[in-house]
Amino acid sequence: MICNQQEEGVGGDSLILESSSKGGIVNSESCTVGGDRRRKMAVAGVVARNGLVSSRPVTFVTGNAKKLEEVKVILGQSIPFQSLKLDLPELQGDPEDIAKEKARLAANQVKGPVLVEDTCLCFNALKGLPGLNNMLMAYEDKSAYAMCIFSLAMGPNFEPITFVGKTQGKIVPARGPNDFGWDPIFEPDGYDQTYAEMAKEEKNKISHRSRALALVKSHFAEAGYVFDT
Ligand SMILES: O=c1[nH]c(=O)c2ncn([C@@H]3O[C@H](COP(=O)(O)OP(=O)(O)OP(=O)(O)O)[C@@H](O)[C@H]3O)c2[nH]1
Ligand SMILES: [Mg+2]
Repeated sequence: MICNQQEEGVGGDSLILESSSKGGIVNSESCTVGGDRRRKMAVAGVVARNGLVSSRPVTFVTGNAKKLEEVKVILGQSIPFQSLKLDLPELQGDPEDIAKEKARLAANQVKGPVLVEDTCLCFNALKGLPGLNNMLMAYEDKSAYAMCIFSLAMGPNFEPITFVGKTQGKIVPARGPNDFGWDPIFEPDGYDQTYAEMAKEEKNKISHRSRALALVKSHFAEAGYVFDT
């Protein structure tokens, strides 16, 4: 059940919005599920700074095992999260819009807080368009950036928030193991190794994914969501 000041009685049994300014509970009588929990939490003094108390961890929704591997390592214990493999449709358009739409679709299925991610390798010669390596053959400019956009929706009726991480580099002939997408052809600026040649810890220090996740972590630290899982 999600209850907030504007809407009530929608969503899954996952989020409770409390009024942080008054330190009280909003709509406690009008919600039909979760009332006991809210009352118990109020008695226990659990009031989130921003008003959001979630009875479920954030679900990171992806169908990509390699992404999940990296996200697990980068997030560590910083955010209570679980993962779910869902094949969401491959949407087209502006990367930020894609990430937000993915989050909406995922939140509707999960009925709780979700995190999704959309990644692309964008070529400057193609004005930032994602594309294929051999399309670049014709261009002198091999510079590119890896971009990762995470989108967080705290439930089905919440507007997704996005977090963007970029790593600048260039496209090179493939070097290193090819177990993850375009890692072998992307050499980040300041390195003479491709992502694929780097030790995982090294990639995770400078990658588009770790930069975006640093923003996600800061958001969680500042937002003060309470996870009563
Ligand atoms: O070399 C890479 N290094 C990376 O760090 C990386 N991150 C993503 N990708 C690849 O980019 C494509 C679109 O990604 P994408 O965001 O649509 O993901 P996806 O469809 O595989 O999973 P998801 O949408 O279920 O999360 C997919 O082929 C991914 O394998 C990467 N390749
Ligand atoms: Mg995808």
